[in-house]
Amino acid sequence: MNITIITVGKLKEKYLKQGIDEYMKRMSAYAKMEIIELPDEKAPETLSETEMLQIKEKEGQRILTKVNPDAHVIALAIEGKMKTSEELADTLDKLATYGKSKITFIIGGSLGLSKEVMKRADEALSFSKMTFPHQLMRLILVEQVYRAYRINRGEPYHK
Ligand SMILES: C[S@@+](CC[C@H](N)C(=O)[O-])C[C@H]1O[C@@H](n2cnc3c(N)ncnc32)[C@H](O)[C@@H]1O
Repeated sequence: MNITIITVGKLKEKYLKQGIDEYMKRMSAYAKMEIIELPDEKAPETLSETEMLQIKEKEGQRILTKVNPDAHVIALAIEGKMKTSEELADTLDKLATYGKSKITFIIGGSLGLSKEVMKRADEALSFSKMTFPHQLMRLILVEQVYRAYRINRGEPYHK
């Protein structure tokens, strides 16, 4: 299975980079995983609704150019569906069973994801009602995908 994570905005924090690298290394035993990091739109502190929409749309267009037409797309969104780790594992397992070999997760920038990206998404996944910074979200996602693979293989994992 090929897992792609598309993200908007730079990963700046060294401690997060180290954590992500560690899980990417562990994931290599199970699936091919790549991260596509796209630049965010520069934005002033205060923005009008229209300006916010324009920025999200620009970032969204950039995201959509990187989405493979055959990919099953999972957009990360606070208002998406919450799942347990076992349910996420089951989703990935079923997709593999149905022959979906490309899974793309999308993490938005500081303003979130555009309507067009949400329309392209096959599902929206929420990690809670809380807002996480996109850099931290990346680490949480790679750990949960790794956990999902361990669950599906019946391998031990710290509860
Ligand atoms: C800083 S957040 C954006 C917050 C923005 N106000 C919004 O409502 O989407 C950056 C990205 O991280 C992801 N994210 C943050 N918290 C999340 C959560 N609890 N569940 C799922 N995704 C989350 C989303 O992809 C979001 O676009």
